[in-house]
Amino acid sequence: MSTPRILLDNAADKLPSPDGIALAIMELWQDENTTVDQLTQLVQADPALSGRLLKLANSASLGSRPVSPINGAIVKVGMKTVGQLAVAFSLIDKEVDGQCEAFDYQQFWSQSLCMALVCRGLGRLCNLAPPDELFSCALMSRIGLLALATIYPHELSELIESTPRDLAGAERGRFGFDHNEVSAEMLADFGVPPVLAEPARFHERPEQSGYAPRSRPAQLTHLFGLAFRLSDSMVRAGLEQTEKSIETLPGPRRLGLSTEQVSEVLQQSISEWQEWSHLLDLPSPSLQPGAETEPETAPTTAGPETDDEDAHLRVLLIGQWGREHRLKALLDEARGVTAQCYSDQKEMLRAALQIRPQLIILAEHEDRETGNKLCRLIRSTEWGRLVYIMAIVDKSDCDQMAQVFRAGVDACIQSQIGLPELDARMVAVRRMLALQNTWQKDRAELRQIANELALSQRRMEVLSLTDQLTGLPNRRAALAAMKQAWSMSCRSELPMSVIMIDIDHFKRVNDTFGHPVGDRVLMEVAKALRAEVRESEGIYRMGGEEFLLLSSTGGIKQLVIAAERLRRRIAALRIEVEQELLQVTISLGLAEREPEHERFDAMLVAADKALYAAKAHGRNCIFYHRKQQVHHLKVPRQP
Ligand SMILES: Nc1nc2c(ncn2[C@@H]2O[C@H](COP(=O)(O)OP(=O)(O)OP(=O)(O)O)[C@@H](O)[C@H]2O)c(=O)[nH]1
Repeated sequence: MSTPRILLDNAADKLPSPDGIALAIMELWQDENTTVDQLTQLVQADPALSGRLLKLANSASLGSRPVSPINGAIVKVGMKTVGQLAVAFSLIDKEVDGQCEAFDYQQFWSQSLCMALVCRGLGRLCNLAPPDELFSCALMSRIGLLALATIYPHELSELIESTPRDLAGAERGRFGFDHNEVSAEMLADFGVPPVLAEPARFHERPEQSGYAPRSRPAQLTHLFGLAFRLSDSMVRAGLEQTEKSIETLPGPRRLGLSTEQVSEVLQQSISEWQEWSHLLDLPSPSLQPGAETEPETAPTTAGPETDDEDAHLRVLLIGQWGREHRLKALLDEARGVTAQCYSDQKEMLRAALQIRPQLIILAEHEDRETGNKLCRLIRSTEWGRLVYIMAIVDKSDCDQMAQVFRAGVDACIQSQIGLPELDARMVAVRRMLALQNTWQKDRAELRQIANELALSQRRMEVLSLTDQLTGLPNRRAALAAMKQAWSMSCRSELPMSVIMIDIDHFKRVNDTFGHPVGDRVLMEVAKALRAEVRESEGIYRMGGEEFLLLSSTGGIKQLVIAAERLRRRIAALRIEVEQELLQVTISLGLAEREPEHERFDAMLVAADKALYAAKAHGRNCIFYHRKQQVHHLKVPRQP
């Protein structure tokens, strides 16, 4: 079952990239034929990214001559890094002060970065994929968590507070999917090849991936898993503890790496991690043992949105300084206005990102086209789409007026404007902003309704796959899981097997004690079976008093012990009924995928035959089917 499409769309939609710039850059970045000019064009539409990109290009780590043009910076930093930066920055910009209260955005990004750097470092030793690709996939491999924090802020907050240790499990219970599934599907949506997107699904528990042990997907999953464990430990416990824990992690052994090699990668990643954290305005990771990363308060200079006509207006005034003194003085006098003035466009854009102005006034430029260009640039960004823009023009010049309106200006004023008119115009601005605000709230509400609908649809899907009496996944779910496991097993040539389990003489329970007691027995047996299965196995109620265990990674040989464990567990179960202790037994039939089985149904028929043989043999025993024959499994019985 995959994450509902609308949730992926809504999450991607809300990923804070100015006018989808991050995704557009990623698209370009994946195309080999992309030129620096194409990328430059996109980057330049995002002032924050441009500024930060330049900062990186000119930082000490890249050395040599400083660059100033964006295209020079892109050449210096490398097109791939620009793509990575675009995604990382754009996600941070808006999410840093998101609404999911229990979700630590700062720590999330700090850990994602650390994971990306460690993954790239380890990747250089393992040679599993180009290190830069490993970097960006690891950076985004927990993006599903950010998406859930964005689309279900309140629900996720509750889950983080109530079940911090098994968040994914709690999410599955609440939403029907977990953040790891969402991450993998979002990565696939971004166009990341499956071999690099799928590790996101299993990086928290690589042993559950079901991939053939030495296959490339399994190795990649272990690589992401190790990078995750190390980065998680780094943000929570610091370097010293993390280094000590390397020996206890299974990842290095699975990847053929020594403790020393992993430790070296960790050391190398740390200085880069600190540098990047600085660049991204994240709190500098602490290297002290046991020290948790202190979240810094996000710079939220923007005030609440204008709701009423008296609310305070944040105004930016841009022009060739000196000539606008009069206007600035008037704005200072106007009611409820805070105006800041800039003569430098870059400075103004930087300030705009910080304070999110509601009104921008463009002064007269000697060269009118410069003002128009600036207006078009503002309109091309996410925040700039909704800003109210006024231009100071000579109203007798009709051509000029037409040009400024075409560039995206909302209203024109004369340089000789007086206070009464300015005040009155502010009323109009406030009215427009209030309308916009209502519209945005309505949109957010609609989006929320769509998310809720998708969730309830998902819950219905989950219900349709769940047995109501026992809470186990039902026959439909079993068939779907078997189909999936079957194709994976055929591809990987790994064995897969099933156990058919049937309660013995169950009819007698019903006949003697009544149906409600029969139901209780079914529930108790289901509970005991569920408690016995491993994480890599699934247990299903197929109907009536019949259950199925599916192992997608092991054959009969591996299942024999599990089968005997289940048999004993149920035989030892005592269910209190009318002051009596009721005891039941089960019969079990095993089968595995064999070359003559064309489909998984054939394997099920084989398991059924084995079960039938177990019943015929006297029940409370195990039979298996192999090479068209049934065999009694003789396990030394315990009393
Ligand atoms: N209480 C209860 N009984 C059920 C449910 N579903 C099926 N049954 C009963 O399960 C019993 C199955 O009986 P049989 O198929 O004859 O099998 P059995 O008595 O277990 O005998 P063997 O399988 O041969 O050991 C029937 O009496 C069904 O009515 C259920 O959800 N609740």
